Amino acid sequence: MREAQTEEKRQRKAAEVVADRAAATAAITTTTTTTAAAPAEQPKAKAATVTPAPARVAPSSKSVQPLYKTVSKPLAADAPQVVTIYYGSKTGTAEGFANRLSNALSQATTAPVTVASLAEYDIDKLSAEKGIVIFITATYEHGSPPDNANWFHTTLLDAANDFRVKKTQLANVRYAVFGLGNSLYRDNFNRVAREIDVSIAALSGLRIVPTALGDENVANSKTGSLEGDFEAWLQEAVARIPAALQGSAVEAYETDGEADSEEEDEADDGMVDLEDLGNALVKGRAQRQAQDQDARVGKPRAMITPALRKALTKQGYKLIGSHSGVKLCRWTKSMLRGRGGCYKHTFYGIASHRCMETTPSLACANKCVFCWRHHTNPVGTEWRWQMDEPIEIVNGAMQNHYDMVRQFSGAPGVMPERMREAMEIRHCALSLVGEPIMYPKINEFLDLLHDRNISSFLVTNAQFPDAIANLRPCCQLYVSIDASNEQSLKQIDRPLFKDYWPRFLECLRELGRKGQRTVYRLTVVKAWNDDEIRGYADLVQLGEPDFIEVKGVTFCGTSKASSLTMDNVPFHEEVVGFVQTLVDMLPDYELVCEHEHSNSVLAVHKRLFVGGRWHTWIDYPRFIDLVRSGKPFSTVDYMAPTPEWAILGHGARGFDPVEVRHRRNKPTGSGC
Ligand SMILES: Cc1cc2nc3c(=O)[nH]c(=O)nc-3n(C[C@H](O)[C@H](O)[C@H](O)COP(=O)(O)O)c2cc1C
Ligand code: SF4
Repeated sequence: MREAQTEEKRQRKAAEVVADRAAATAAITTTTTTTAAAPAEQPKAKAATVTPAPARVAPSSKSVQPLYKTVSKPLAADAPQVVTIYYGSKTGTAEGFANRLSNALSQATTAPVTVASLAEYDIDKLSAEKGIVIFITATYEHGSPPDNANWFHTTLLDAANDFRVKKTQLANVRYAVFGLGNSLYRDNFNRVAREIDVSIAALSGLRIVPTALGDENVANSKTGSLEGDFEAWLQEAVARIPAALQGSAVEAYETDGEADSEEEDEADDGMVDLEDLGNALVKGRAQRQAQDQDARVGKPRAMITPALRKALTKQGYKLIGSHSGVKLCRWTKSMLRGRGGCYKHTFYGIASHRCMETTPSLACANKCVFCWRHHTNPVGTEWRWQMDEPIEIVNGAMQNHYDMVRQFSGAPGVMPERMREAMEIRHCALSLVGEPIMYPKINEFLDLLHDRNISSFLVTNAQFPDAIANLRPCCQLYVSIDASNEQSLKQIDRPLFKDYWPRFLECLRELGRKGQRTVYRLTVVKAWNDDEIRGYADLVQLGEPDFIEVKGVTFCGTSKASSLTMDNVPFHEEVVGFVQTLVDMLPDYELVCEHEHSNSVLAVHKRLFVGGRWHTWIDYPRFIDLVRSGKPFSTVDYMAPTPEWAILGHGARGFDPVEVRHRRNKPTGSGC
């Protein structure tokens, strides 16, 4: 009880931090214009005005407080006196503004001033900047950047949200931002400029001119026009930039929220919330009030609380409704650029660039130690939240997925042909985070996917045997097998159910009763579960899956919730050795495929060795036909031959030879 109260208090505090921070950032938007919420209030303002002067909404009490503080920070000794103005533009307005600023600055200072498109720019180039950098950018559909700013925007936001990137990465950068937008787009008003601004600040960049958001909605624009807003900001920039170039110190302008960030960071894992900074202005307080009201009248709560929204968004999730999420997988991006697919491409022939990774339930009944979501997901043993309709989730997930793919289209190396294909999703991996079969309408959800010719790969944590029994055919059904005995399962999965072990075993038995493709997914955590091979072999005999997928655990940085270290990550050869020992105990299985790139190995039941060939791949159209037929069918009815390059022992080591491999310094997750 006491624990619950403390948790509730902690969550309330976290929610307040989000709201306050959002309000601080709201200050940016009100510096030169009104807020995104303004259009809703327009009619009232207009009704009170006799002459049709541009209606403007009075700033909130927050926005009239000092918005930026001046802080002095010494310049690096080698800081060159140059200014580069980058523009993100589709129809030329931002480019025109950039040229105007360049002319004005050239008259105000002797420093060289250059204007450049953002097209070739990215976070690495920004990190290397020593002079002053200015960003003038528009925002487009659904808050997306213009094409030429796409790559920069993506790499910057990725870096700001990646806990592996140092928060001081841009400490040498002196910058300023002007946004072009239209407040009629409400939440998405100047979204790109806002995100660029807070992302650079989050990585310790020094803002040398207060950020301004120009508004082409004359009713809200502070000066009455976008041009006027820019002109006002230009004057301020021209007044401040020469001093910033010459002095031994610069005057940086920080929002109140940023100035307080050290304290907040401690309470908040040092992460900066970008999405909320943009959105909560309009939504935060209203959402909490609505939830309080719901609680009072006994309505179930939304699974995604404001604090959870914040945490998930900063991990790159797009949230749908009140309990679902979608994310663009790194392998989807990789395959769009011809740089290789995930291990499911190698093992089962999925086209990674046409794959959507999503979940209809962010909640789960475990708190696994290697959960790479850092334990931000809600937990529960049964559905006790509000419930969204499957059609809303499927449509929302697809829409968000397509938006993310479109946003990625500006990345260097994206292949036009792959891009075209990606705009028709063919696979859905229901394995993002949480437990998809907790969602009471999972069967309808699967039907909707299959109706759209999308195959389904569903992963469950083996705690809901009834849900497995009731599940209609899906293309491939997985259970995660994280340990081979009761004690280790408790330590590794930290299940909520007291009877977690009987539930786990019953799930495996249920899996054995399914007709379609089934998979055990094992994650090898060195020194934790890699010495339990006999136990795993016994579990295999219980469910007799078609496949046993084994991958080495991926280390995703330290987290308060997990004691996993790099020492727990096995080498690929160690994973192969583990699976070899396992199949030596299982006469019906053989080690068949590997994807060395992501440290994954596949053992296969001999029923898939037909006509002298392994058939681990899937005939996807056939699967869809079989589902639609409504008749019973089984694994062998929609299997397809495995290509030579995917077979263990081939020199490709599971890397499709039509792709070009790029080695990364960062850890390579195996994917979902
Ligand atoms: C199709 C379309 C979508 C837009 N979407 C947004 C938006 O979501 N948010 C926003 O603030 N402005 C939006 N705008 C307004 C543009 O940002 C604005 O027109 C800007 O001045 C265009 O600059 P550019 O000419 O440099 O491309 C949109 C404009 C168009 C034409
Ligand atoms: S890792 Fe998962 S989500 Fe990503 S492409 Fe492969 S199957 Fe799809």
